[in-house]
Order: sequence, then C-alpha cells, then structure tokens
Amino acid sequence: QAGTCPLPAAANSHRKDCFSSTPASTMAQAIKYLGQEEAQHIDEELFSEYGFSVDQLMELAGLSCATAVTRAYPLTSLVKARPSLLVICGPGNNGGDGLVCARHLKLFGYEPTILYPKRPNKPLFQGLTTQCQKMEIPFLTEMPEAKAIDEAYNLVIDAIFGFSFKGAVREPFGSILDTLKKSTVPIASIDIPSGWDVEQGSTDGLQPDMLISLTAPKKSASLFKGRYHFLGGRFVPPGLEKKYQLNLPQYPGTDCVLQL
Ligand SMILES: NC(=O)C1=CN([C@@H]2O[C@H](COP(=O)(O)OP(=O)(O)OC[C@H]3O[C@@H](n4cnc5c(N)ncnc54)[C@H](OP(=O)(O)O)[C@@H]3O)[C@@H](O)[C@H]2O)[C@@H](O)CC1
Ligand SMILES: [K+]
Repeated sequence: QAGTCPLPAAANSHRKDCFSSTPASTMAQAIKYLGQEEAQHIDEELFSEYGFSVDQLMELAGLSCATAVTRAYPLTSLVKARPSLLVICGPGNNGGDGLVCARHLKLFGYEPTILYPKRPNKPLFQGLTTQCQKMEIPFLTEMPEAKAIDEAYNLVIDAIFGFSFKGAVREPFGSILDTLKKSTVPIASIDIPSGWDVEQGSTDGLQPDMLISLTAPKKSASLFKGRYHFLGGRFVPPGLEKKYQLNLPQYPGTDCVLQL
C-alpha cells in the first residue's frame, strides 16, 4: 500500500493505516476525497432518497463548523481583547452554513459580525438572517480593508463558496477574496477554501489556517496546508456512506466533529 495513500502529508492517525503492515483485510480504508459531481450527487440523494430537508442538514453542518472553531480557537486562546470574528457568507448553501455557524458561535460566547453581500430571496436564508439579527449579531454593509480586519478580528470564517463553485470568481466576491488574501488574520474555511477549484485547488488563492470538510473532504482538501483540518456534518446514513464508499472515520462518542 505504500505510496498509494490518498491522504495529505499532514493527515492524522488514519494515515498510519495506509502504511502499516496490518493485513489488508483488517486495515481501515482511507477516507474518500470527493469530486465535485460526486459531492453534488450525495447532496441531492440526501434530500431526495433520504428525505432530509436543507435546513435540517444546514443546521447540523453549521453547528459542526461552530464546534470545530471552538476546538481550534478556544476563547482563551484569542489574541484580541474581545472574542471578535468576521463571518463572510456567500450566495448559496455554504453561506447558509456560515449564518448557522455564526449563530452558534454567539451562543458559545464569541462575538461574530457577518458580511452577507448577496442574499438569496428565499425563506430559508431570510429566516437564518432574521435569527442572527435577533441574536444581536451585527451585519456589515461593506467589506472592511485588510488592515481594519487585522485590527478588529481574531478570525475570519469563510462561508463564501462550497462545492458548487465553478469558473472565474464574479464580483463582489473577487474583491472580497483579494482583501482576504492581504489580511493576516487566520481564516477558517467551511467545506472548501473559497475561490479554489473544488478538485484542483488554487496556487494563488486563499491559504486558510483551518478547513472544515462537511460530509467528506473534497479532492482539493489534499492540497490544504493549514494547521487544522476537521470533518463535520455527522448526518450521513450508513447506506449512503456504503454506496459512495466514503470510508468515514468514526466520530468519537457523541461528537459532531473529528480532527483529521
Ligand atoms: N450534503 C452536504 O454535504 C451539505 C452541504 N451543505 C453546504 O452546501 C454547500 C453547497 O451549496 P450550494 O450547492 O448551494 O453551492 P455553494 O457552493 O454554496 O455556491 C453556490 C453559489 O455560488 C455562486 N457561484 C458559483 N460559482 C461562482 C463564481 N465563479 N463566482 C461567483 N459566484 C459563484 C452561485 O451563484 P449563481 O450561479 O447563482 O450566480 C451560487 O449562488 C456545501 O459546500 C456545504 O457548505 C450544507 O448546507 C447541507 C449539507
Ligand atoms: K467556503
């Protein structure tokens, strides 16, 4: 098996399984890294075949992201006087995960601020926005300069694009990503570092400090070089896991996240 492990060099103990001398029959299989179409098929199947609703899974996804953030950046580790975070939400479901994540982080004692420049005209996103407003989470009207971000926030949560991102980045997100590249504040990306090709990654894109892969990592996650890679979205039914041969590692106890 040596040399065939699909896990990145910085990966965890599961990597050991790939290189151990344990007979293949007793080896844990390496977790699968998904292509873009495969991730979209799994998503569709969760809603069609398995009867989940989007808001159900988004709540679990966002809660796992907030939980993972507390593990990597506990309140006591933050460098600024206030536990301030900037959550940037995009126009699709990745942005919805960001709104849920912000709401839970507020309940966990952090002070999130949200930038949500392109809001879909759908009850789901309107409801998530109202919930955040009622939780007294401020919304910015424009993207701050990189220097202002460095001064004000401990962490940026990137919920701009997920597994449906394609092609060249359109405005206003091109400028937002350019500003983020200039900022020195650590970035935690939800599901995909925004602007990265879902499978090929990016050579000159964001370099997040943290990546929270939902359901299963996407192929570009093998190029992630940050400190913390977590898996979240503990909602995959065993039948679906088996069909797509996801080989998900076992989450510890009742945890909704797992560090890869
Ligand atoms: N099963 C799971 O694991 C679950 C996954 N979940 C989450 O859903 C995420 C996937 O969500 P998704 O499919 O809504 O798409 P997403 O990636 O947010 O972006 C689409 C938006 O971006 C836009 N856009 C695209 N390309 C662009 C470009 N070049 N430049 C500019 N804009 C561009 C596109 O715009 P449009 O084409 O409409 O103009 C569209 O509005 C997934 O990653 C995970 O976070 C959980 O919530 C639930 C369970
Ligand atoms: K993202």
